[in-house]
Amino acid sequence: MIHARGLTRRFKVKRAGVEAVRGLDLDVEAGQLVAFLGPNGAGKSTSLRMLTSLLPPTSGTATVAGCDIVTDPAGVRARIGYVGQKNSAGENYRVRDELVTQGRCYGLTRARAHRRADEVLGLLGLEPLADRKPGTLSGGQRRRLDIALGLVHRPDLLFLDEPSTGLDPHSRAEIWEHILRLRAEYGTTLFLTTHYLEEADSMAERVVIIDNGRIIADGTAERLKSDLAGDRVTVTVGEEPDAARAAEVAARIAAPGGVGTEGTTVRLRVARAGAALPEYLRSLEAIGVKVATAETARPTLDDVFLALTGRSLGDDDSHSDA
Ligand SMILES: Nc1ncnc2c1ncn2[C@@H]1O[C@H](COP(=O)(O)OP(=O)(O)OP(=O)(O)O)[C@@H](O)[C@H]1O
Repeated sequence: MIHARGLTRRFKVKRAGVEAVRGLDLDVEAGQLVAFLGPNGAGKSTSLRMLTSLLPPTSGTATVAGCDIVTDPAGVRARIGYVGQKNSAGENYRVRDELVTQGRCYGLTRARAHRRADEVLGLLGLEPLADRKPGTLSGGQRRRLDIALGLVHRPDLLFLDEPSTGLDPHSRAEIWEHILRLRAEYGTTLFLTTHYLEEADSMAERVVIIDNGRIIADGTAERLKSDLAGDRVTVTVGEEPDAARAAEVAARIAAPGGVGTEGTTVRLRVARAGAALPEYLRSLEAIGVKVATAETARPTLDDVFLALTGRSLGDDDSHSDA
């Protein structure tokens, strides 16, 4: 559904050049749900804009839904839906009319545009709001309308740029319910960016992480976490000198560079906490270090990013709940 090779985009800012996307290689098969993650400025939107044919690449090639993004942008646009970060509906017409107008823009006949408007209203649970004006909708309802607008022409592939950002947890869950339904019932391929790492982790079957314009990780969330981050073990000991001794022991069982201490707390990254913790506790007991508390945690996608870059995706304000 998406095949990109060496996709690159440079921008000129004053005299300097910014390489926003550097040699993106990507293959997405039909029916996949892919979450595209990365810190602010990583190149997500620029990639999306190139793949949706809104921005020409500086170099590289891509076909999207079978059409070349450079030589057949109209073909791409007819076959994909794109839901950007900003609201797409106007304020003057009612919800159903907005959808009909959108369908007409895509070349549907009047009758077909009406039929499709009713179908997407049903699909996104918007029927009770069909006669309201977009300006009177809540944030979550408005976002569902944006998605409905992206679906009127029945695309096989839908790009969503941060579909749940800024919504309350209930509305976010609702948006996801509809996204997952779309995929289950229609097999729509979904390619979305999100700042909410736990959403990407639990909902997407594939996670692609971009940093500084390059893809640095690509796989299932489980795979990335176990291959790249490992479990976390946190142990607190009675006194600070014991923490230093506990850290020395930890260095023997942890992943390279995977030990940190802070006061009386020692943190380790290990492949499997279930096996590593009992061994660690036995070793500490053998050298007379008294352990006050011991906890284990599965890694997050942020741990994956941290392991790969030494930075946290959460360092960025806009990723506050990541
Ligand atoms: N039109 C432009 N002119 C100049 N530089 C640009 C332009 N668009 C993007 N950039 C730069 O390209 C880089 C990538 O930006 P992009 O918007 O693709 O990142 P992003 O990952 O989508 O970030 P965010 O999460 O903040 O939306 C940034 O350094 C940005 O400043």
